[in-house]
Amino acid sequence: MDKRLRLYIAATAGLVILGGVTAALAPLALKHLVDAAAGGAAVGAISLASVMVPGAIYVAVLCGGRLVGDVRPVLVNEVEQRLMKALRRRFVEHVLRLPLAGLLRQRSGELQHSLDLGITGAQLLLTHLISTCIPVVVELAVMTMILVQLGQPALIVLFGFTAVSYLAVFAVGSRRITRHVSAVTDASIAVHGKLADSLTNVETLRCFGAESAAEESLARASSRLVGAWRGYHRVSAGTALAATLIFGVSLAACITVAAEGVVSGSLSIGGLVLSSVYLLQMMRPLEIIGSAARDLARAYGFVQPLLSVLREPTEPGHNAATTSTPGWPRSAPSIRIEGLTFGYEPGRPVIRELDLEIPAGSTTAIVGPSGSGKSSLIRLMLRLYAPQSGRILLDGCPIESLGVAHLRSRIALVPQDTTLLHASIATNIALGRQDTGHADIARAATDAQLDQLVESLPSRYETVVGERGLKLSGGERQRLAIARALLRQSAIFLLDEPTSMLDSKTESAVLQAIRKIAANSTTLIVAHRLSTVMDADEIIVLDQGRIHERGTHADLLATGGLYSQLWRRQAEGNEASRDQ
Ligand SMILES: Nc1ncnc2c1ncn2[C@@H]1O[C@H](COP(=O)(O)OP(=O)(O)OP(=O)(O)O)[C@@H](O)[C@H]1O
Repeated sequence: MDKRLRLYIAATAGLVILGGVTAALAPLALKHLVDAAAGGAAVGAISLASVMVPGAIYVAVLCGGRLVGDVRPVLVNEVEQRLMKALRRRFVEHVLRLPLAGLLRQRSGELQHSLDLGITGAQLLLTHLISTCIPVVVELAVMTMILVQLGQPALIVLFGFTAVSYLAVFAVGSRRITRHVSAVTDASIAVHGKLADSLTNVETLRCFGAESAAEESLARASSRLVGAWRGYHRVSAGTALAATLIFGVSLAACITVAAEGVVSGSLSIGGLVLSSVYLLQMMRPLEIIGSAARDLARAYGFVQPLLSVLREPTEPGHNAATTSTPGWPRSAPSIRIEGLTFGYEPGRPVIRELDLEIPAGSTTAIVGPSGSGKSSLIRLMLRLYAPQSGRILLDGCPIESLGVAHLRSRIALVPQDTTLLHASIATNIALGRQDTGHADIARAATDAQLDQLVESLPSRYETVVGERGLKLSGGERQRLAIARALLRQSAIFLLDEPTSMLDSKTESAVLQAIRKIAANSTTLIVAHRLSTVMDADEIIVLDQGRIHERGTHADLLATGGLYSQLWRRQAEGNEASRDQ
């Protein structure tokens, strides 16, 4: 917590307590004013000054209270906004470091709504704590002290009874309300998740005529939300009715007790005024505490999804002790994979006891049928997932011993599916390298054959690519991803089908640029189009998570195994498409 925030909190707490004290002291000042005036019932029996002094004190206390009330929202807002800013930042920091396996189980709309609800809940909690609970507790404490001074035990008992039974009603109500709020929160998150899912996939839904299925699914989720809110409001109204009944009875009893005190002479006229004002004044704080309890129960329910996200453990390797290993790895490390076994789900291994040695500075291609585990191997290299057994070593050093941020900063990736940020082309190319100059960005774009496209756009490098980069074609997105990787000039290049969407002319130009820039790096390239990888130092053919065969292009063709079959099939396909 920064020093300024602590100062704001201290100043706010001071004002809050002062507000509670002045609210309780104002009726006492009024009592003294009334008693001073009533003491001179006969004309001329009292001086003007003896009435004006308590009058001035009454005015000062009232005005002081109002002043405090006027200034307080400014400080409260400052505290609230600063705390919300910190909470938002903490949430995003945490979510960006959560393990992918858990993240993929949730819709992004659900996560976003958890944050929105959590912020609303935290704001409600803070507002009630600062503006309601603390001032009211202070006010009630000062009132109790003054009532004790007044020497009216019956009134004190009655006030105590009213307070306890009122709070008991709200304690029971709050527990029931919390249950209903959980139902509202879950239903609301589901609605937002479905809504975000539909909006993200609007093109797919349209193309497959699935709009009405999406609408019905959303309508069902919305109906559950309507039902959940109905339950919440019914319980809320029931609690409020019970509280009103208690107040009605207590008010009548308090007025009777106070009137008896005046009749018996144990209470002055000022005391009568004080107790009747306190009766009304005490109802207000208790009422506020009551509605605050309702809101606090609601707020507690709202912050639960956010807290459960924050409680989820982040992926390992983010702690300071492992985040940096200066000078490592050298420009092109060797990669050794030892007995690697991995699966996304228990009992369904995707990579099985894989052993592989990739010499420093070499280019190794991974090919094989769809689903054979090629992309999964790339994800394990980036530590997006952890293997069930085995390990990956860079220059003999297990990647688990490095901080994930440090490891990833030494790797340039071209992923199979490129999604871009809703930002400019320049920002997307320089992702993770914010301090890169325009000349370097433009050079990377030229090497990735993206420069012609950029020059044709009115805003050039400042053109915003749309959400997930949907304003660009698949091939353009892929070239942008290649430019991004080329810019990083990393020790390791991981290329997952880097040219699958490019025509053969663009592909050969891009591959040439990659080869040039990756000359001082260790490169792992995954590809289906075998012509892309025929020049690799070694080609690994994966099948069902195991190495089926390995060797150079010529070796593998000579062996006549799976690779040569795949090569022949692709060559026949190419010939057939040329003939057409
Ligand atoms: N996040 C995930 N959760 C569960 N299973 C997954 C996940 N990602 C991939 N798989 C499964 O793991 C297996 C291997 O996937 P992987 O993406 O590594 O294959 P691949 O060889 O790269 O395939 P392709 O050539 O089609 O890209 C597949 O059966 C796939 O369905």
